[in-house]
Amino acid sequence: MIVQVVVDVPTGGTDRLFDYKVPDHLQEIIESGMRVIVPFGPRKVQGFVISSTIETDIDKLKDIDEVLDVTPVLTPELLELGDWLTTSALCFKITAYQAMLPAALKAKYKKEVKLTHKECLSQLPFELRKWFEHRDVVLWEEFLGTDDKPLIALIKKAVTDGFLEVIYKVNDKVTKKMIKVVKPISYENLSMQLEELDKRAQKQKQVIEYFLKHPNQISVNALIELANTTRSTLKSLIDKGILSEEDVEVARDPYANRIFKKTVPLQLTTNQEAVIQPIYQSINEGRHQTFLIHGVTGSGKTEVYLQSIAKVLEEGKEAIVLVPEISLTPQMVQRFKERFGSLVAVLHSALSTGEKYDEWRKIHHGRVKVVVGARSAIFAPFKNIGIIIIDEEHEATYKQEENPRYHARDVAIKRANFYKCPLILGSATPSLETYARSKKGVYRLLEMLERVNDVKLPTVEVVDMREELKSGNRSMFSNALFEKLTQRLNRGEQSVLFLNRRGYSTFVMCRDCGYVAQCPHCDISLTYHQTSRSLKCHYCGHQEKMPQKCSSCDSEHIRFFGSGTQKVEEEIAKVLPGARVIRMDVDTTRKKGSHERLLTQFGEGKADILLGTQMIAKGLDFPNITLVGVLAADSMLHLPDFRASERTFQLLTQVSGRAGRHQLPGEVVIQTYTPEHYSIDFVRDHDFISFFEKEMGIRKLQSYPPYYFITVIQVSHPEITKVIEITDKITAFVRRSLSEKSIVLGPVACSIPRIKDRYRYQCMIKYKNEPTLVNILKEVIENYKREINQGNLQVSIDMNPFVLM
Ligand SMILES: Nc1ncnc2c1ncn2[C@@H]1O[C@H](COP(=O)(O)OP(=O)(O)OP(=O)(O)O)[C@@H](O)[C@H]1O
Ligand SMILES: [Zn+2]
Ligand SMILES: [Zn+2]
Repeated sequence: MIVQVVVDVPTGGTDRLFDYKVPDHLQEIIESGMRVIVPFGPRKVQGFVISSTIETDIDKLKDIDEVLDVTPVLTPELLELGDWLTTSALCFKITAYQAMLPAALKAKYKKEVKLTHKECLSQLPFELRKWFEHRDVVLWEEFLGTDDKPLIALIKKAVTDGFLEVIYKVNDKVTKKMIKVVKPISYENLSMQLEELDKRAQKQKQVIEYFLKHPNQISVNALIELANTTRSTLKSLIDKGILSEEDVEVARDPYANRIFKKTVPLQLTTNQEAVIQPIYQSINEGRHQTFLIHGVTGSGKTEVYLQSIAKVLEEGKEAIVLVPEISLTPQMVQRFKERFGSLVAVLHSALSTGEKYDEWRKIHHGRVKVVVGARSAIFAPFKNIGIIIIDEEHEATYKQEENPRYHARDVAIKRANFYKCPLILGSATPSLETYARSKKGVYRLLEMLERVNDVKLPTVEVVDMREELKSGNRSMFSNALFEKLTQRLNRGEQSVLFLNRRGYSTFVMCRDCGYVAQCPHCDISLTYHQTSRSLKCHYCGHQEKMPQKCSSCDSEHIRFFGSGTQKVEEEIAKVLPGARVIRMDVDTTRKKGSHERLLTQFGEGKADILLGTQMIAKGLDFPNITLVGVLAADSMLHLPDFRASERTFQLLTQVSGRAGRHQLPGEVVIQTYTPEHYSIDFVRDHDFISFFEKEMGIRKLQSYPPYYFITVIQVSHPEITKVIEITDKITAFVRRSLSEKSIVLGPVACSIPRIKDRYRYQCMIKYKNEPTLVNILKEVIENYKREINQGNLQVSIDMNPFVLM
């Protein structure tokens, strides 16, 4: 037997199938979709078996070295999907397949063969039984060490029968997660020890008082937060023999120790009922259809998702739910876990390699039926998908900005088509592309334009900050916002303050000469980080000390500017001294679990104001939030991206949607320097349709999506003359090769013209119908293959760019 293998050597020349011979002892085992080790030139590399044949026209074939799997990791459907990805996302085959698998399967990890259950021992064939007589786990290598090759075939059979399991030992440091916990050495002595402490040791007393109220061990980090204390205080108490500290292991399943209260399906509202019927119908008829649920914030979309999934599970099928990384909040996950319990796997980037692998394995083995996850969960290896749901379908995170540059929506359509099942796109602010398609009837539009239970959408007030300044208010809060915040504090209601960080980070500027600290390797300003008092480049990681003097004019008046969340927090402390604030941004949520902890605290009413960036814009559903304040609505409006207005409208609508979702009515204050801009103006009336029409007019005028498709070719090189020369040639070639109806722009410098000392130029193609485009682009890559492989030149092609930089 001969198999065709895609090898893990991602270069142009190797992006094809290679033939290998299958040695006798592997003939019975090998299947398409398995990973193998094959000799490739002088090396041994990993590869995927794609297909098999009996004939070949090559006379001297090398043997497959080893099989890495006993059951395929890629199903025939996924193999085909990968093939499709290589053209639709213009990537190498190996890159496509690897994108579908958890990282644990990419590297070579040790494998173990494990007895599924003690009682399975007697079921094993004699040859295998002796291996497991005295232990449950045998290293794969031990089997390979014997000459007894047929063993592997026996293992494979036992795995198929469910008696054995093959598991990868992922040796990442986080496999076993350890945390430090502290507890009093003796609870009985605590009160006495409190008495004995020096009067001045207030901080230490506070900790002991905490333990008197909560007599349990607690993680050091949580204690520092909850008892408002420091590491050094704890250390003193440990040194005095009052507390003890130890390392304990925490479970790898982030939700393992949580008990989820089972929820039952809610009685659907008339609107929800009207929306779910066509979905049920598509499920019943086993017919693929893409639906767009355009549902305002709080209209009950999630309940529609849950009941659609329930229906699919009844049919014995599986469900994939995609949510944007940022809103993969504990609250969101909880709603699925509460309804479907342990049938749910969760996949997101915050999991360690080991945890991701664990979740993937549950899906692969069919132990779960629902996966809730970020973008890459779209590749979940289910074999009988009954529904795919993409929540907040307009979110840019569904587009992967590195190879393979796929959009999860396109992959979803492809898979839903294969499984003949419905795909549901949901959003309060659908992307222009999707809404346009639903208006043309390509997708079926389902509307939920009112909130559940007659709850009203919040009233929105837009405040012109220029006027505020004119009238002498120099604070970052307008009078209106300040007044409403005070009101909330008096009434004991909660507020959300939103600060868009993108395009609005803190930079360092000289007040005398206007010099802005720049990264020496990238054409972008450095960002100030308070905690380390340093300047950092977000593109290349370059870091330097906060300068004392301006490097341009020597002035000492060099300060950081821009209003980061920390600065807002300080301002609140000044003007609303009584307010309790929880700040949520990249700095306060870096540690795992802190996101969840902060939200829980806010939900329990432990703070009056939740202050944060993008990560608080969506998904939050807290009854006591009655005010949302947007501090600087325009910060995203002026980014050099044709989707800037659309993003602004979407984001403002989403944050506004956090207010007044239950009994109490909500209010929103949007502060801006451009109140007349339509993307801010239409938020006032929650008027998506008018926004859509206005924005479509502009896109048409400028030949942008959804009227045109765009493809961007970006070229980078350490020498600027080279970059310009090559981009120029590419642009000319593309222009020559395409029809006259297409628009080819360039060469122009990218909006960040230099990153990591590489100059960047681009060519943009706008087109409606160019069947040969993929081939033309492949030719471009082929032409420069040699220079690309040598490493100086990079050419990246994005056939549907989402973030233009
Ligand atoms: N049929 C129903 N009966 C009673 N309450 C409901 C029903 N459907 C949804 N709700 C409640 O209404 C609130 C809003 O619903 P949900 O969060 O599902 O809306 P959503 O459209 O997903 O919102 P968003 O897009 O803003 O996240 C929730 O508190 C939910 O529990
Ligand atoms: Zn200066
Ligand atoms: Zn840099």
